[in-house]
Amino acid sequence: MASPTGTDLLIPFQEAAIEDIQPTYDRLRASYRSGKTKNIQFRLQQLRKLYWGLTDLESVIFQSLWKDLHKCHHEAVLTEVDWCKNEILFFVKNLEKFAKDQPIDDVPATFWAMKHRIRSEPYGTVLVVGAFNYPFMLSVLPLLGAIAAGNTVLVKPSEHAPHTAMAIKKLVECVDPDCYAVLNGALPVSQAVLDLKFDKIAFTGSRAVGTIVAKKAAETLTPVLLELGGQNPGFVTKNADVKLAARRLLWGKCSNAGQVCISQNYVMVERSVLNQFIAELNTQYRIFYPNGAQKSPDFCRIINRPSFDRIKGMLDSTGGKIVLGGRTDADDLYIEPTVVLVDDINDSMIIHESFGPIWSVVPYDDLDKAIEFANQVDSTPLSMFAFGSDAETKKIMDSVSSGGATINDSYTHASLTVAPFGGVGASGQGNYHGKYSFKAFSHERTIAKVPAWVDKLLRVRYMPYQRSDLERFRKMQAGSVNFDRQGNVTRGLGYWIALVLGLGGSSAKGAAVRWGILLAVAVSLGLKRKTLGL
Ligand SMILES: NC(=O)C1=CN([C@@H]2O[C@H](COP(=O)(O)OP(=O)(O)OC[C@H]3O[C@@H](n4cnc5c(N)ncnc54)[C@H](O)[C@@H]3O)[C@@H](O)[C@H]2O)C=CC1
Ligand SMILES: CC1=C(/C=C/C(C)=C/C=C/C(C)=C/C=C/C=C(C)/C=C/C=C(C)/C=C/C=C(\C)C(=O)O)C(C)(C)CCC1
Repeated sequence: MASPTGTDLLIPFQEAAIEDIQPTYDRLRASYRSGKTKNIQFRLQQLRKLYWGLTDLESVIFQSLWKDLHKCHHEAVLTEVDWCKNEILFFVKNLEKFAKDQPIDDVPATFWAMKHRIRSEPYGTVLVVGAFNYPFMLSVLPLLGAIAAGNTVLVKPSEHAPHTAMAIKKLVECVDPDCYAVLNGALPVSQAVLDLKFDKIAFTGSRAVGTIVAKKAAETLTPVLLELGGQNPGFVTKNADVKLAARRLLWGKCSNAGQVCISQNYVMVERSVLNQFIAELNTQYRIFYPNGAQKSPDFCRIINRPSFDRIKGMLDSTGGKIVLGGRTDADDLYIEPTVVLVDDINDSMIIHESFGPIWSVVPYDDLDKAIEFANQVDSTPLSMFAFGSDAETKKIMDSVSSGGATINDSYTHASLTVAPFGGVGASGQGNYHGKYSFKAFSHERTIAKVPAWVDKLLRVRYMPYQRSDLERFRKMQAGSVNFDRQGNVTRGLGYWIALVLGLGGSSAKGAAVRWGILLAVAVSLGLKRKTLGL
């Protein structure tokens, strides 16, 4: 479908008045205290309304994304609008199940009567702060999780995508205004909002601002979900399918013009396949964009001039050699998909997060050294990509940490929307998406209900303490110890009995299968003997 080049539906950006912030917050707080959002049917109704609100606003959202980022209809559908619609449908289908009290595993027999269970309760009033690159999805997905979990929610979308920010404001008008609100604005609004006390903050953005948010949250011991960035590495060994690696990694940096927190910042390529890899990148580029990326309707623009200057600055200061692309056009905020051959760990292309369509290729001869390089650049990136043999990709996975990782592709691990998404260390804390969003915005409250009659069993806890009670209780509680002082597993009589009864293995499932087979063989042998008249 053609991209929505029209502008008739765009909503002009309107900054929230600072004096409106406190009353908005007070309204959300009061609604939470009223208990309204604790009702599951209320939450479901809000989510269903959002589905239709979103459907009705699709054209506004598409035009806004085009205007803000030159984001084409195809990418807007896949990575913004449909993602959110599917998340709503997922919650509509599963919310009642998620919200039910959950049993606790492995409760000792002594506690069976006390009915322990886990109740997922909303935190209260939640703040969601979004980034500019997927300006719709990154503000709306956390909003959906927070609504599903029963919170009241204040959303502060990125002001750098102003039209999309206004589309989100319009969208949220279709749900209860006492429970959910959007405040748009730049730094003064962000700061005024952060001065308020929330019960959880979900922040997506840079490490620098994430640190400010985390510090501010720490002042009031507010829990945070931090979705930050990082310098994500890729690895291509000589045993990789080099053509496939080039195609997939190039895609990762062309989609959304590489303004993707989980795309690669640099790729370590084994020297013997370096030339082939670079040649394949050039071939694939011509296939993706036969007339060049600037003429393609599928290629995004850089969000704004400061970002353009920052990315171009990385290219201007590199000591490396451009092996793909390199053209820029400030008036059009266009940066061509560009690959730079680099061998210095202190190069501008390595030390900064590119967050654009530029990345570097670093040749290596020894995989151990490549792994060391990656760990030195960023020991906890948001994502990582490994192309090579099974043994090589295992070694890379075992030696380089990351929020998520994909073997043999670009960021496919994050395209599965029911999987947890989040960083590790400096790339973030906590995770969300699908069921994990519900968990991210819920407090897991352990509840016990203790019948009067168990007081007899509880005798051990009451004064005056009696040694005999304590000894009986210790015996009842005691688990079996199957290890010695050196930490080695010991095999007692129980183990050998289980092994014999389990027909050579101690797992109950395996034993059941083996007994089943044995019985089937015995029965069929019996039938055979009968047929033969023996
Ligand atoms: N882990 C993830 O899911 C994602 C991480 N990112 C990371 O975000 C960065 C790019 O996004 P940007 O929008 O430029 O990030 P940013 O950190 O500049 O802004 C993010 C949000 O924080 C607000 N903000 C800015 N300064 C603030 C302050 N002093 N106090 C309170 N709020 C403030 C902005 O208005 C915006 O809504 C990259 O580093 C990228 O890796 C981007 C998208 C997803
Ligand atoms: C349909 C049939 C089959 C199966 C087909 C399959 C498995 C297709 C899979 C398609 C995929 C994985 C498409 C993925 C597209 C992803 C896109 C466009 C972009 C994702 C962007 C993301 C995740 C960005 C996130 C960015 C973030 C969080 C950020 O920076 O802020 C069979 C099985 C072959 C059978 C026939 C039918």
